[in-house]
Amino acid sequence: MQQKPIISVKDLVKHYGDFKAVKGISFDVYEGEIFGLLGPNGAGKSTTLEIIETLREKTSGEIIVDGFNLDNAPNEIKKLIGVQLQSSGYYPGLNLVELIQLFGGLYNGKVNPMDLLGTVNLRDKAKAKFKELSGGQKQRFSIATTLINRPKIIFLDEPTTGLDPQARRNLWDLIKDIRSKGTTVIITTHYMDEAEILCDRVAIIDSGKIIALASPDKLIDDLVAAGFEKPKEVKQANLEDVFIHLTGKQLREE
Ligand SMILES: Nc1ncnc2c1ncn2[C@@H]1O[C@H](COP(=O)(O)OP(=O)(O)OP(=O)(O)O)[C@@H](O)[C@H]1O
Repeated sequence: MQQKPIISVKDLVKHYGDFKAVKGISFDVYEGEIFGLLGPNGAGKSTTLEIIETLREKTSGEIIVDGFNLDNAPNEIKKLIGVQLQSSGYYPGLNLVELIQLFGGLYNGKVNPMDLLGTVNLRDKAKAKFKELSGGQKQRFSIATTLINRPKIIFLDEPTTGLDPQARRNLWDLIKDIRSKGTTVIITTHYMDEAEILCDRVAIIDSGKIIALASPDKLIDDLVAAGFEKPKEVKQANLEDVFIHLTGKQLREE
């Protein structure tokens, strides 16, 4: 089946003064996929995402999002995408329902806060303030804010950093759930297990260039075909398996 690109990036370049952070990268993101941007610190992942999100100027290159060219239709693109808001924008005096109403107002759209909180399993925290949430709950709320304007595409920058193994698994389920409803997801992560489980395809960026782009399976098969051999694992389980076995997979309302 021919996949339809919903984001098309061509020869994207970003210089910060003399420093070349992004050196001419090209990739497509297909409609309905979970696409991962992987790479070491400073590789240019956030810069690339923020340019697509219309939050940062590019130096050169072309970006098309759902048929709209970033150069002449940034406002159309803004309507199509969901971006995680900085938590500094979460007014401390407001509870989760009030925050969603406030953000909904910014988008001029009707939003049902309880439905949205239900999507991310936070209904029973409706009256809580953001600062009263656990790390996992904060991340789930942050993902809920990306969905307020019913976007076609959401951008998640390191959504599971700092979470415990259960909360991470719970967030993976949430992200898969969001995708199953038709939303395209672009995610950055430093966790390769997460990318392997979640992403349909990944681009690996290093020093501002894409050095690999394929499905995780294909990248692994290619490495093995090239003669790579992993030292044999003698243990049948790892410490994370022990942790999950002992503490359960269920979401904890910490
Ligand atoms: N506003 C800026 N001014 C100057 N240099 C910047 C600016 N923003 C980012 N950079 C530099 O551009 C490079 C790419 O940064 P970017 O944040 O895109 O990397 P990243 O891949 O997202 O890294 P990380 O995994 O650490 O989040 C880095 O060397 C960074 O120092």
